[in-house]
Amino acid sequence: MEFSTLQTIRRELHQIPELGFQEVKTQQYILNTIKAMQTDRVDIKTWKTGVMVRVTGENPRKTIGFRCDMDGLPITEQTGYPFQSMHEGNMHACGHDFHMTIALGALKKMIDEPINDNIVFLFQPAEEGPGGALPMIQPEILGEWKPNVIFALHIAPELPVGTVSSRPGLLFANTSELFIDFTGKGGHAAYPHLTRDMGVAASNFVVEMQQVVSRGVAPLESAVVTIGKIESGFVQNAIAETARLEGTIRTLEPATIDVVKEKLEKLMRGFEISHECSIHVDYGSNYYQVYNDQKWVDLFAETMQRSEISYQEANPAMTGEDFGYMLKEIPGFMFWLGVNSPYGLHNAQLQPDESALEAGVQTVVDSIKAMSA
Ligand SMILES: CC(=O)N[C@@H](CCC[C@H](N)C(=O)O)C(=O)O
Repeated sequence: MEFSTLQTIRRELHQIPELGFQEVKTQQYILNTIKAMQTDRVDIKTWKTGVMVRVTGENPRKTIGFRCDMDGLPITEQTGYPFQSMHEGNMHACGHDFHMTIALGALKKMIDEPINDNIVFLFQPAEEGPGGALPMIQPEILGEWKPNVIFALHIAPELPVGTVSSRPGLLFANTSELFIDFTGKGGHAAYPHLTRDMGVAASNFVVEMQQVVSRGVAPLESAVVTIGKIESGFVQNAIAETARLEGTIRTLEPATIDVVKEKLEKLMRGFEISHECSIHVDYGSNYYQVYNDQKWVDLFAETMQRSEISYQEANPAMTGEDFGYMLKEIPGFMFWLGVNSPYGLHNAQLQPDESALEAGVQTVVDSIKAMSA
């Protein structure tokens, strides 16, 4: 695919960001694009809002999988792009528009330049939540299309274009969403002593919970607890009866998540007594760590060293990815693709450099060919 075609696809996808399992227009866009490339060797299946495409190889001995994610985030875009999101309040702020475009570019190339092995492209919904990877790889969905090896990429705003990065072992953290609901007693702003103010309880909780990591988790283990959203109250002169905190827990070890949850729950019980309220916690979706297979990362690094792309060893990151569930089941790896944006992932001004699209397609195609060799 020409750069201009990749750019058009990216921009058109960028305009229609949809949240997890609502990717209806995105699915249709992907299906239309693939149908325009249709040859006898391509089969397409859909699952919920996802798309699965198999390119049959000329003399297949195995199936190589490439997965990309499809959903956007509930963030109001502030890039000022002329092709800004048309879905008010939603944005492709995690680069999934890039991931899908690169997958489509690589798919076209693999149709035009057949290899011996089968290739399966998985366009997976709901990576940001509630998680599409685990249900998508169930035998009743994938069936005989299950890959023998699988890989995926994620854009890296802090890396220059033309650079990729990965590592054997742990690349991304274990995650759990965190939703905490406080219920007390509301009332007039002038009579606080007659109420149980959940604005105050939740605010204190956000401050106190910082000590769960600093004092509850062993210093050589790593954890993050972040509250990304706080909701409470309706009007300036009434005391809020309820409050809701929404956040996420991240750890490098799967077991540390349970330590953090136990400490948070103890803190909640204490807050119920001291603030005379009830507190309910829901852990939403939980993602397993992204753990890369040494053999496939080594092959990837060697392949990149023979190309114009520069390979760097990555550090583990506290980002999460439900691709971890695919890697738990199927050997493979994930890598970062440099896109050189001054604003990071999940930022309303994320502006990845589109010249990384061609580098992304080339990297995926070279990797598929190397895995098949
Ligand atoms: C790469 C990336 O940014 N992934 C997301 C995954 C979110 C998982 C879940 N909704 C959670 O917040 O725990 C991330 O925020 O790391």
